[in-house]
Amino acid sequence: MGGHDLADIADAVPSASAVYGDAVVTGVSDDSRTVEPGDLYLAFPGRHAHGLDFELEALARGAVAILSDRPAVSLPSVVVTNPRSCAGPASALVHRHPSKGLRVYGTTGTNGKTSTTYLLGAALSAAGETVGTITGISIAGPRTTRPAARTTPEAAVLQQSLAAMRDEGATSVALEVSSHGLDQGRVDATHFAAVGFTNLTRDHLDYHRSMDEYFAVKSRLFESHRTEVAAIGIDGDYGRRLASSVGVPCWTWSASDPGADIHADRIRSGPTGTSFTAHTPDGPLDVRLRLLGPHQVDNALTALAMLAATGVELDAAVAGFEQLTHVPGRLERVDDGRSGVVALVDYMHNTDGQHRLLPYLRSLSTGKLIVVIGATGDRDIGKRFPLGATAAEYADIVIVTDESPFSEDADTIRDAVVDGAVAAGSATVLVEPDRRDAFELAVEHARHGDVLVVAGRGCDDHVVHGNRSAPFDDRVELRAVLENSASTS
Ligand SMILES: CC(=O)N[C@H]1[C@@H](OP(=O)(O)OP(=O)(O)OC[C@H]2O[C@@H](n3ccc(=O)[nH]c3=O)[C@H](O)[C@@H]2O)O[C@H](CO)[C@@H](O)[C@@H]1O[C@H](C)C(=O)N[C@@H](C)C(=O)N[C@H](CCC(=O)O)C(=O)O
Ligand SMILES: Nc1ncnc2c1ncn2[C@@H]1O[C@H](COP(=O)(O)OP(=O)(O)OP(=O)(O)O)[C@@H](O)[C@H]1O
Repeated sequence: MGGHDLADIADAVPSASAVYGDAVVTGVSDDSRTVEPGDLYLAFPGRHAHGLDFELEALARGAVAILSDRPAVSLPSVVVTNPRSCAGPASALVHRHPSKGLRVYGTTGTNGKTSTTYLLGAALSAAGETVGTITGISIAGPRTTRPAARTTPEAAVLQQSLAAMRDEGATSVALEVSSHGLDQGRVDATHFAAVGFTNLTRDHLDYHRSMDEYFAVKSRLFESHRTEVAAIGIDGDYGRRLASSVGVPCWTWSASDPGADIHADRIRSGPTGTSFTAHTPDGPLDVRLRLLGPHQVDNALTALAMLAATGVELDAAVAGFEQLTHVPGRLERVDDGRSGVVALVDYMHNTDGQHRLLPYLRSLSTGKLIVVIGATGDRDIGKRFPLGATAAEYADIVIVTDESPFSEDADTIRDAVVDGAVAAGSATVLVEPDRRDAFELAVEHARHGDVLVVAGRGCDDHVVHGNRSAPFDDRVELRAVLENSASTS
């Protein structure tokens, strides 16, 4: 790849005040630990450190220049007022603006981003596109896939990933856009063909100071300088507000309101999938999903509206939806169907998800509903009590266990969830801090006809206690407990 002069980069970013020295830049990194030879190292002021603290490591790994809010000591530098706001433009320039050669579909919302992104990927493939997907699970190009470190990658990683996908022949990319990503400018300088909004409910109030601020950050994705069209769900107040203020052509969707551009009826949600009729301007479409739960109707409608807005053939899109067997860790069944217990792993980690999914799971049960639940450390403390209470509102048995406490005290987190579950007053509440033992307890209580769901971590494959990270995949562990129980009974 030909390089870019530091001066050209300074011209392309906002608020550059000075350039010291020159260099030819061939890549970008915002983390000294991942710098490669020829990189521009973006040194951000952070909550815990300043990127310039790691200048020598970046130099040792081959950085040729630094962009920061002060000059570097040992490398040519671009000095800017706000380094984070430069990450997107600088990275896009160095990687030759990959989003302009791709149709990028960005989905945001509190819940359903990953599922919608998977649905978009399946639909676009069926419509003949060569597709990449970028989610909190993986960065998956047409030829190469790697695990994701974030829901939305840092700008340097995003632009490099988009460029790699373009070079692998991708024509479309479906991308999950978090509010953290928007707030930190990770998708700046990404040109979207379409953006979609699933819903907005309480979450992440450890990061955003209020729901209004959270909404304002999400709304940034819908600005006319970022996208050509928008698709917005109008079943909630925030969606209606967004749809009425957006400055680009907008397709609305609703799971019930015939006034939306696309709406659904005849929704059926059973043990093997979900079906509905989508009413579009081109006529009705019968949609069959193998994904479980009525909430997937909302996600499919978000995808459908984005696809309709960009002229994708909807019959092909719907055929693509049907090809998708599951989204990893999202109401993923882990039982083999033989024990008569339906066992699933899900990523519900807020009460909106619980209110949507638990009644459905209840409807699948001819016996009890057993919910294994916990809460993550270093995240929105105010969610814990309601998570416990809502689980107990729907379940017969709630087993409270630990997730990843990170730097927090596991007992404190667990106690808050237990307090909520007990306060609901309707379910049997059991406490088992060890996650594997909690799964055993759940399986011991499960009888033919019961539904058992392990909620909260989805397909995360590690748990983190303090500085200790250990492999733990709920799907693998629950499956092992079920198999062990079947072989000993
Ligand atoms: C709260 C938050 O979002 N923090 C982000 C923020 O961290 P920070 O300001 O604390 O950074 P810092 O640790 O002080 O370090 C300052 C700078 O030094 C750099 N550094 C640091 C150490 C080192 O050895 N070398 C090095 O270069 C860092 O890359 C950083 O640029 O800037 C860092 C990169 O610049 C991000 O990696 C970091 O994300 C952290 C890890 C994180 O956990 N973020 C989560 C909350 C997040 O973004 N989540 C959303 C999904 C939410 C959801 O929907 O569930 C996501 O999109 O993933
Ligand atoms: N449309 C929806 N409405 C309410 N809850 C949903 C919806 N879609 C998914 N969920 C719940 O949210 C969980 C996460 O789903 P998904 O990963 O698709 O969303 P997400 O927005 O990407 O979440 P995250 O950012 O936390 O990964 C699911 O396991 C399910 O419990």
